[in-house]
Amino acid sequence: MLQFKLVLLGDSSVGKSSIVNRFVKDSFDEFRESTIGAAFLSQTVTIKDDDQDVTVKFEIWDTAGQERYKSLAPMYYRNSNAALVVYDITQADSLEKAQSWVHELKNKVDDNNLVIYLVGNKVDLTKDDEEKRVVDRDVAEKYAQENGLLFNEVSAKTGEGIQQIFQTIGENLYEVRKKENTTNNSNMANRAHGQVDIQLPRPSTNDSTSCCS
Ligand SMILES: Nc1nc2c(ncn2[C@@H]2O[C@H](COP(=O)(O)OP(=O)(O)OP(=O)(O)O)[C@@H](O)[C@H]2O)c(=O)[nH]1
Repeated sequence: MLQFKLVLLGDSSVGKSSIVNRFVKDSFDEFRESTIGAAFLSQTVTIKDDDQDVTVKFEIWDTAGQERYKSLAPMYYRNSNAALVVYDITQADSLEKAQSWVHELKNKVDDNNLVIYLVGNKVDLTKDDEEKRVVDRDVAEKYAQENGLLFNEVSAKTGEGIQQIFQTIGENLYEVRKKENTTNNSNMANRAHGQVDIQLPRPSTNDSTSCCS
């Protein structure tokens, strides 16, 4: 099993906890309390490599979006393999906030392989009433493309697109690990002038399910 650390960032009430709750517990709560500090959850996805099933475990840090917790965020995004940067397609300010998180991640996280996924949530609200939409999909998608981000619009309420986010991130991170391993092993092989087995790295043994605030 491969293990990756994933962090959620974004303005308060854009639906970060609801996205995690949909992915981990397949449920939705209309009246969610705002997160205090951060919450930790974990969940797996299964990806295919040829005929082989590979289990990818996500250790998920769901951060609090309220301004007063902003200074805690680096603790959670440091050493992350992936970040979900969430905005609400019915709140214009929330895209600007998401863009400032993307900027911060790019400046502060050293890992060039960090996978950043820009997520426009609450797409269900626009299904019957397109007027509720204030963030144009094309604008957000263009921004994502220009900045090398994955992008989709989803709904934590209906579940639309939620599993796909984590599946895609899992596949991306698996490919990165595989490449890193092949490179490491071929370096070793060059040094030893011999043959080496290609193995995926062992997952860390840290299996905590505790929560912090
Ligand atoms: N209609 C709709 N409402 C949503 C959706 N996702 C979340 N909500 C609602 O939006 C509100 C805020 O959701 P949260 O998941 O608590 O938002 P958050 O980003 O975690 O907020 P903080 O913890 O303050 O950072 C709640 O009332 C949710 O029920 C969605 O996809 N559609």
